[in-house]
Amino acid sequence: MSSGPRIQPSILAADWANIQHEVERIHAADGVHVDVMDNHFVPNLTFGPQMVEAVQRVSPIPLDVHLMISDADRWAPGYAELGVFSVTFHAEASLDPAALARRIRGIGARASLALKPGTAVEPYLELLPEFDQVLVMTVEPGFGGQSFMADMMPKLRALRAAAERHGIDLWLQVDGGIALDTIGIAAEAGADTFVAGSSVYGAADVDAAIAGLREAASAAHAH
Ligand SMILES: O=C(CO)[C@@H](O)[C@H](O)COP(=O)(O)O
Repeated sequence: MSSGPRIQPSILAADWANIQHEVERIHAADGVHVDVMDNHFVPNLTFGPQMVEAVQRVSPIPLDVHLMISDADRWAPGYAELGVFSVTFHAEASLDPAALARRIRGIGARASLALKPGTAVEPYLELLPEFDQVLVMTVEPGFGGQSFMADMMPKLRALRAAAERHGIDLWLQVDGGIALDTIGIAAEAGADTFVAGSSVYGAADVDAAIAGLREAASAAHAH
């Protein structure tokens, strides 16, 4: 994946009857974001490891798996074992987030911690060296097509400052309501990795949508 702003379309907004075509047509993206929901941690249900394995088999770009599930300690290592690029679990879903991150890294995937809008960032700042990425949710997890929550930006700033303090290359990912009019706000606050569902798969030209998002994020970084 590139070191500039990274764009990861979310297949939650894709046509699931044609999933191979849907991952192949976003070849200009840096990765594909795969939302796993269990109708327990969030009030929606998507799919599990079998489907992720199938997507992994046909995808020309790396898989960024976002687990919106309870009991991540039990399930997350199995997703890492599929050979995906990155596994994200929510802070509340693990009894020991640092230990789970070490297991995920030990298997060979990047370890990523997700923070819901109501989850404070402060308790996790000292754990950051255990992680490769933090996902700051800019909507309540569970559904695509919601409005971007600009009031999450202080979390990104706190994470960016803490990563610099630790001297680590921590990717800061945002997810929810990312579109041409919001991506710059998140980039200015320190995000470098952007999940976009409806603004990519809902576009008439997905390549142009991905390029536009990348350009808008780069322009904001330059300020
Ligand atoms: O994790 C989620 C929703 O819980 C996201 O990945 C959504 O799929 C983003 O969709 P848009 O807000 O970009 O439409």
